[in-house]
Order: sequence, then C-alpha cells, then structure tokens
Amino acid sequence: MSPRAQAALEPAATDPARIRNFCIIAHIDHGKSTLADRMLQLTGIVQERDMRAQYLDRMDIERERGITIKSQAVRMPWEHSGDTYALNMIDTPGHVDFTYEVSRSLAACEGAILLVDAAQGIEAQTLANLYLALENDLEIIPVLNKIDLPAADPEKYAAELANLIGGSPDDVLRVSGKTGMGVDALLDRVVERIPAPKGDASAPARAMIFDSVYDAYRGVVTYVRMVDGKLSPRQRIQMMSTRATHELLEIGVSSPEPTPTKGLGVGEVGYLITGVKDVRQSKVGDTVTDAVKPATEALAGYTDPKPMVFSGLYPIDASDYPELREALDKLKLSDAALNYEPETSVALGFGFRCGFLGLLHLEIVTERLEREFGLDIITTAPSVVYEVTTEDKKTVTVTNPSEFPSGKIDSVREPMVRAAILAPKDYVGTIMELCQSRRGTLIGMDYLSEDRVEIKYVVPLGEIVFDFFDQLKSRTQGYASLDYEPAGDQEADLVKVDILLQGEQVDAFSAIVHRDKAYAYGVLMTGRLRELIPRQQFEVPVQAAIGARIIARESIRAMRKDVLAKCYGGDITRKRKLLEKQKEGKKRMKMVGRVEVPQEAFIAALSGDTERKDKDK
Ligand SMILES: Nc1nc2c(ncn2[C@@H]2O[C@H](COP(=O)(O)OP(=O)(O)OP(=O)(O)O)[C@@H](O)[C@H]2O)c(=O)[nH]1
Repeated sequence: MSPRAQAALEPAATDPARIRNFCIIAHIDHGKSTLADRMLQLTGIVQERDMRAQYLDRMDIERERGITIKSQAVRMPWEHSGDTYALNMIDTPGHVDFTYEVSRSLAACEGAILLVDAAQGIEAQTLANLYLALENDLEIIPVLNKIDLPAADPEKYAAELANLIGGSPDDVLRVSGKTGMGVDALLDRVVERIPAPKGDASAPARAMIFDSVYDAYRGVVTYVRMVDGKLSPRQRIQMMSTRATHELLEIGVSSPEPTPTKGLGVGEVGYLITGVKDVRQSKVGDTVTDAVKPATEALAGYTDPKPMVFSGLYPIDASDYPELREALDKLKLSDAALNYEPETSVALGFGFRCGFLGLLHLEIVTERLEREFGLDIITTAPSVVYEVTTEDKKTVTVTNPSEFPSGKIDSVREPMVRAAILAPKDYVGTIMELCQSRRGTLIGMDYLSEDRVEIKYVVPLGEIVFDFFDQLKSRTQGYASLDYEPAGDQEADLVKVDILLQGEQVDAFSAIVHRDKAYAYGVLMTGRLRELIPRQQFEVPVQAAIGARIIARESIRAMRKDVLAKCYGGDITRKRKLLEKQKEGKKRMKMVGRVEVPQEAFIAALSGDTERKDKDK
C-alpha cells in the first residue's frame, strides 16, 4: 500500500469530504461477497496471498452455506482524480430473515450499490432491499454482476433495472466480481455519486451503534458510525440510553483486520472496545457520546426487530442448561433479533422459549449454539404469535401452544404476511396452487418484463414458516424467489391439537393448526410416537385431541421387557449387572403419567426422525 493510501486510512485526520460510506444490497447469491472480495484486493488492503473467498464472511456457517449472516464494515483507500478517499463498505446479508441487519447497515451509509445478477435479473430481495434503501434516502448505484457468465443478458436486465429505478439503461454499470472486470469503474462511481457524510465536527460526540459482537478475548466489540464530533482512545464515553459510562480502551477501523487508530471523526465508521463483558451494555441502535461533554439529544435509533416465529430450545443433556443460558446471552449481543425466556416442559425439562425472525434465523441460531458453544439441543415445532379471545372476552397472546386457553374460545387471530413471489411466468399456475393450499388470498400480479411476474398474496405466517419456501423452490425448479412483510392479523378457525399418552398431555407436541388440518397433524404425530416409544408393561393409548374430543388414536402394545431373560444360568453377578444397567437407562427416562419414555423418543418425534426404531433395545 502506498504511504498516501496508508495516510487515508488514518481516521480522525480524514476530511469528511474524502469519505464515502456505502453498502452493497442484493438478492441472495447475486454476488455481494465476491464483489466485496475484489474490492479488498483492488484497493490493496488484502494481499493476493492472504486472499480467501468470502473474506468478510467470518463465521464457519457463513462460509459453508455461502451466505452472509452478519453485516461487516471495512475501510478501503481509493484514489480518484488525484485525491485519496476512504471508502467504508458495509457488506450486508441478503436473506429475508436478515432484513433487520440490512436496515441497520443502511442507516450508517449515504449510498448503496444495488447489485443484480446479469443472468437472473431482479429478484424478490432486490426489490425489498431497494425499497429499504430508498426509505433511508440513499443514493442508488445500479450494477449488473456476473457479466462473464455465458447466460448473462445485460441488455435485457439493464432495461429492467432502469425501468425500476428510473434513469437510462446505459447508466447501469456492468461488472464481474469473479474476474474483477469493471470493479475499478464502480469504485470511481462510488466516489462521484455518493454524497460525503455530513456532521458537526465541533459538536459533542455522537456515534450510532449499528452492530456489536462478543469476542472471547476482547470482550464486547461495538461498531459505530460517527455522526458528530470526535472520539479518542482513553476518553470516557457514555451510552445515551442507559447513561452508563465506560473508558475507551481501544478505538479503530476494520481494514479489514481490526486496526487501532488515534480516533474517529465525523462520518467515519469503526469499532470501540471498552473491556465491557456484559453483552447487554452495548445495545444496537444506542448513541455513544462523550461522558464529560455529553450530547443533549440521542440519534434516532432503530425499531427493535419483532420476532415472528417462536420455538422452545432444550438442552439434550439437562445439565447443560446453565451453559445454554450463557450461550444465548452471548449470541444475543451479536443478534439483536434473538429473544428468549426460560420455560419448562414435562417432556423436555428446562429450556428456553425463543423468538426468531424466521425459520432460517432459527436454524442459524441452533447451529451456532451447537458449533460455537458445543451444545446439543432440541427445538420444538415452530409457532407464530396468536391472539386468543376467550368467551369472557379476555385476550391472551399465545406464543406457545401450551398457553392456549383451555375454556371456550370466542376467536383466534393469526399474523398475516404480504408475500411477493417473483418467478418466470410459466410457473404462475403451480405457485398459485401452492398459495391457495396455504390459505392465501391473491392480491395482485405484475409483469416486470415479458416473462417475469411478481405475484402478491396475503398468507398466514403460520403457513409460511413450515416448508413453504422449500415447496416453492421445488415446484419452480428453484426459479422463484420470495419476500414477505408483516400485514397485520386476521381471524381464523384455529384449534389446539394436544397429544396424549395414556390420557396425559405431552406439552411439547401440542400445536395450533387450522381446523381443516388438525386431523392430519393428529394422525402424523400419534403414528410417530407409536413407532418411537418403547413398549411398556401395559397397553398405552396415544391420542390426538381437540379439547376433550379425540381425533386420532394409536396404541403401543403391552410387553414386559424382561432383562433377565438372557441369563439362563444362575450367575447372580451377571443378573445384578443387567439390573444396574437397566437402572442407568431409567435415569434418562421421562415419566408421563405412568408411562416411561426415553427422552430420545421425544426428540426423534419432534425432529421427524421416524427411522429410529430402537424399541427393543
Ligand atoms: N460467474 C460468476 N460467478 C459469480 C460472480 N460473482 C459471484 N459469483 C458466484 O455466485 C455465487 C454467490 O456469490 P456470493 O458472493 O457468495 O453471493 P452473495 O450475494 O454474497 O450471497 P449472500 O451472502 O448469501 O447474500 C458464488 O458461487 C460465486 O462464486 C461473477 O461475477 N461471475
């Protein structure tokens, strides 16, 4: 890196006019991370030999799945017309569940690169992210990516893009994140088009926290965008929402490795370390100010993301419960959308009721708990938030089927979403069929170009959270894309189906479903449990019920499991050993009334794993 470029990276000395803050927004897989990699190389902050694919995707899960989950901010020098600029790029995730990450990043930028795959065109999240960027008044730079692909059709999609955001198709830049073609022109365009940040250098410091992560060695690392004033090492800072003060142990920029600096000035993006270990002290959306000369007014924060899907998380080994709590505390810091509170279940013991933004979010959280914290956990069937009004006009919010009121129900309201599905027009029939079967109501259809349609439906969220996306992908050979946003709630004929073992309710298996689907759920679950629960010394009925009415029934036949049968002779020590072993096994048993069930059976039934027929073990 040239000394001049190096100098441009030294913050606090940088004139805001020489700073550009931008993000890249795109539909999933349209190539943001690859483009970011090229920028890191082209600006010289990552050397060829250190380069690895998806440089900014730090989490193992991100690399394996090839998706970005967390936003990342990085500072790069760029020479343009004889001046050196500091470009702060924020890489954002594209999946629908992570929209809240995108919107936070957007608030830290003045402009956005709208990246579209030149072989695929505009997709559902292209639109969703574009609307978010426009709401934040960002300058949009439209770019077609992957023009090296033989299937790329830049002419067609440039027209589609120009049609969407206005302007001429010739204004749409063409790049390849893979070969690096056009990336320099794009960085020039960033300098020319995106406005420099504005702020008052002499005002008391104000910085917006847009992300914070827990680092095992350094404690909490807080990412901020400076709006006014300046922050320096050793300064005492104050969190405006809690008035808590801390000393700044380190301040710096990611370039892309953390690099300590002498401070951060107006418009800059960087990180702060205060040595704080408690994850809740550094809240995303809060304003950081100078403790000695505090600002009077906090910056407009973010609205807290609202969880849409709830599920119970239980440690498979009950003694892991404290570790699970600690792990959730740590994840919460880097994932503001995660919510949890303790809950207990007859079948599964002590655990947590957690709220997620969607199913992918749930999957990622459980996977991180397993990998990063080495915990084995089981999740109960996901549920959405229902408003249940009883006959005496009391309304209860239900996020867990076991909270469903038992008396007479007047009405149940369920959350709805406005879903936008983009697909080639040949698939319209099959998509409509799917939406209809999920109780959807068609609200409109738009042709984006001759062969691509945007189909809009209002669908219950509860119908989307299960396997809607998988179904949509398989019906359309992967061509359809989906985005959805909350659309209020609506009354529906919903019932709670309970699963009973010898007349005793097993809480983890209760579900709230539409009356038309209750029977199918009952048959499925009773069938699974019959397969998985070992025979007892008496017959055990497995029933599905709506209130007192039984809708499905199976039974587990009686069998006396005689562990001593194998001991023909009279060897007493051997008999004792076998009895000991049986006692060991019983410790892991859960009692539901008189029925002994190995926890594994519950776990297998919840995960749909009916293969395990370990009945006679
Ligand atoms: N041929 C070609 N392939 C590309 C180009 N850019 C990205 N790809 C490929 O497209 C796929 C997706 O790229 P990513 O950079 O991971 O996409 P992303 O938008 O960051 O994805 P998310 O982080 O999940 O939102 C990868 O397999 C890349 O190798 C390009 O310019 N040309």
